[in-house]
Amino acid sequence: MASDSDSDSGSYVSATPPRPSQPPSPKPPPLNTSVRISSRPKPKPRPKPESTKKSTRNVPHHSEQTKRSKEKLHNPKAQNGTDLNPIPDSESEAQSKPKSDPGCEGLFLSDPDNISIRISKPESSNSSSNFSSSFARLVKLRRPSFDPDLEFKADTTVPVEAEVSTQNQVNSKQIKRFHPNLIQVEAPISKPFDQSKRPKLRDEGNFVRLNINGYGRSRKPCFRNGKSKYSASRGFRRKKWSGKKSNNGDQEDDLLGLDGIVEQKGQSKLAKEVEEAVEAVREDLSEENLRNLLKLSHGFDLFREGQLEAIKNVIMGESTMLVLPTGGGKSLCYQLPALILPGVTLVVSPLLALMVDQLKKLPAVLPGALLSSNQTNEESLETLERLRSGEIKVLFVSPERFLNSEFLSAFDDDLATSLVVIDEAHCISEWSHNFRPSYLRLRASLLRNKLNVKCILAMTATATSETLENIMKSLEISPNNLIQASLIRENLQLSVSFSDNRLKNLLVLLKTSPFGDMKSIIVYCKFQAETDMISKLLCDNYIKAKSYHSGLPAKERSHVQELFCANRIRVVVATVAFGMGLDKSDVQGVIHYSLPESLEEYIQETGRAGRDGRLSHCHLFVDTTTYYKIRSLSYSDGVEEYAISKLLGQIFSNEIKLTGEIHSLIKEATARKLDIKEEALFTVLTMLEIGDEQYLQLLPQLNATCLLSFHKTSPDLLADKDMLIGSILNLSEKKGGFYVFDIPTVANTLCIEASEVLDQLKNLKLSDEITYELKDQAYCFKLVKRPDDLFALSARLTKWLSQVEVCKVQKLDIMYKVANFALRECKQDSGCSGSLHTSCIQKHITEYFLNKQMTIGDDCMIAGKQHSPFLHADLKSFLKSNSSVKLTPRALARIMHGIASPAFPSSTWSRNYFWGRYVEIDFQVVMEAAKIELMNFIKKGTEEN
Ligand SMILES: Nc1ncnc2c1ncn2[C@@H]1O[C@H](COP(=O)(O)OP(=O)(O)OP(=O)(O)O)[C@@H](O)[C@H]1O
Repeated sequence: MASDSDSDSGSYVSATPPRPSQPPSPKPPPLNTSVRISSRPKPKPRPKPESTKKSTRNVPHHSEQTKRSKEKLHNPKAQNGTDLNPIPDSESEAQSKPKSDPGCEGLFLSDPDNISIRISKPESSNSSSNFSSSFARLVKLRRPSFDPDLEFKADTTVPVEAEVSTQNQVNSKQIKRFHPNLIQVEAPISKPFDQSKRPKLRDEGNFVRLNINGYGRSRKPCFRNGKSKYSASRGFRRKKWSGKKSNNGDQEDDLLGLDGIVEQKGQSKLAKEVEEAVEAVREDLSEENLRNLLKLSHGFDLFREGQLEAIKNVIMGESTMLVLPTGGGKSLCYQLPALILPGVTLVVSPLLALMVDQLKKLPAVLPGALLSSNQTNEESLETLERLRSGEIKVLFVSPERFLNSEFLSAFDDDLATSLVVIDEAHCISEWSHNFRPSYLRLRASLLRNKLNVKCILAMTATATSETLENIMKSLEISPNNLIQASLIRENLQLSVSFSDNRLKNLLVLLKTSPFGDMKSIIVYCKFQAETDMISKLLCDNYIKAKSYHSGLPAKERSHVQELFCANRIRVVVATVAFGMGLDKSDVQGVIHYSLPESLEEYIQETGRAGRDGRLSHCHLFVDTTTYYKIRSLSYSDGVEEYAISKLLGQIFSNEIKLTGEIHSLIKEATARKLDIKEEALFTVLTMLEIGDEQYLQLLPQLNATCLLSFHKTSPDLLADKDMLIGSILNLSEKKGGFYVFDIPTVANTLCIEASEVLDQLKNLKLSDEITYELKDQAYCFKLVKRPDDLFALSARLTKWLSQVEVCKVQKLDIMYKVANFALRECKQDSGCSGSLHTSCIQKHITEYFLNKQMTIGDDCMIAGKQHSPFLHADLKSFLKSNSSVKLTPRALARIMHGIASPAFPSSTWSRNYFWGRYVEIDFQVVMEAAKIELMNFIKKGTEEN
């Protein structure tokens, strides 16, 4: 279902391998740490915008039940991009009837004012001399008799970065590239502002300041040997204010130009003052000195809750776990130490967009850069060189970068790393809501061994005590160094309503108070197609809206974000992909059109409202259909033991030697063959590297297959001069005019790294000898050890993966339970009234995150149904008509639930009559029934034969 739901951040596998020492229980023992929780000051009331419509009605809840719209507004097929097929008639009928639950009565949204709603048909969203340098050295080293330098010459290389080599590598000579660290001056700003009234280096709050960190500045090193040397020429690279409109006629760009006038004199004076303030802090780590530095570097007067403590801890070299709410000011907690500490600060971030945002937000006195997989090797090497020279103080990297040997070797010599920051640290824990396998490798041992770093700062906005315990154990953070502020901001008003017609109810909500008066709202949906359809509907109803999801081109996404930040659109209808790194302080409302997958997600997304501390509103629509659909999708990452065994058999096959050779697993083909999602494959590989015992060493991913053709010199003549070509000719197959070969195999034959083969190919291409195309993205590894008992290992991995799956389902169930409690059980006696349930929701969130016994009974739960009279008959019928298809119980249950998988894509299988018919029956129940029917089917088949 990856195509339905958004994959930017939300859908990183939930499946992961086992940490034997960690009980998988979703309710672990309470964390024995000193947790500091404090509450925040009460919110300031938000002044009413003049332009907005006044309404005296207290929406969105009315005692009368919504009349069912005659039109079918809610089309599940259109909504999620795939079928959400009807369940068998009897069940479907039962579902579609409005519940006669007294607790829900009165919570339906109605349209008493008869607000006209325009609904158009939803559109489905288909939406040379040195070319041989390293290679020659290697070859000479390994084959002293052969000197490629003398044999032939080629042009200067721009080697392909091995971390992620893309298909159809482009000739860097032909295409003008911008260095990814070069941040273009293009963000619009909403309204004119008085530049002189604002401290020069202050963060803009709403608008990302354009800080060309390290670029456009003097190339003089600014930090060397722990001493900061601010150069007068180091300033912002900005447009000069000309008073004229920019080319695109956008006034805001010109305002940006105004912002860009930085007087060199002022900069130099400020740099000197900052330098003095830094020295003062180094001498005496007092609050006064830190506050003075804060004012000079960031323009802020006071530290926020948790910041001072975290900053002091880090400067003193104490690894720290910091939990601050979204918008709580976590970035400052590494920015200030980075100014003070002598060495480099490395920030690990899960998304490129987030890295770019964070880089932009560094204060001008703090030079930074980022490394990303879409940089060329030359660009990455240049950045690493600047890092070594002391020109860069803060470097942003992805967790995948830790697989790259060139990156790690940059830290081999005397490059001092003072601090490693793990942003979104919950991604480390498999029990978190957003686990990422590449984060699993980030352990204290790796960071200490490879980077020689002593201090680690882990930061997150949402983590349960179990997740925190997990992170702190991995990063070896003392329980005394947990700094945690309150999770939910006091200025958020939380409301819930049941809805069986969310489209209509959403329109009513957006047109009536308090949402009707707001100029900036985010509507969160589960599926990409939903966002496009809803934003169109809103526009049809005169509400300025745009959709945002990871399926949109990056340029369009950043345009939507810019428009929203500039208050030029009122509503962004988005998937989970929207919000990370968004620093818009005046978002007044967040509406959950779909149930969030966990309380963590709920907190993170509601936390995007009211970052300015003003009263803000968050509304949650609850509907059972969406709950069942999301619950069903939670099972999409699961893996069968049979598939894990086959995978291990392939990895540890006898053909694979323990001699340090490079091996590859082609992602797509392996995923399809074993019916395992690519992320789950990577999770298993990661666990084989960092689990109880190290069985393999992961290498950077690459495109393993090369299709090569010769142009100038004949293949045989070139092979005489070039041993690489000689090997390629020996190891390739001729197909359609191409020499097709496997890069790791060629690298193994020549005893070199795969990245060196790619570099060499690139050089030959530059000298017009060859052209080539790369394909088949693959995970690469070297075998370290063979497991003694493959069966036991696959059983352990499978068990652990299923525990992670269960944990994910439980998180959704808890979210649903909390919402349902508000709708059905809340006595409305502690501040809750009508649809407003701030008090009871906050109480349950606190219980959940502190791992206290939750004060909600199971009555509030409508878990998947446990029985259907037609299930077995339908399974039999499906098996009969698909007797030639190889099926496992899980694959069969997925089809019945309408969950796509690599071997059973929805493009083929959604046309099947049974696809998604049992989405409301608990997945485990369907899987058990599938097991029985498969056994019966096989038995019957053998009897007949
Ligand atoms: N002490 C402070 N005083 C005033 N503003 C501050 C302070 N610290 C941070 N801010 C501002 O608060 C905003 C949010 O900060 P930041 O982006 O670091 O939050 P965050 O905790 O990383 O949020 P998220 O979890 O959403 O990424 C920024 O505009 C920042 O400039």
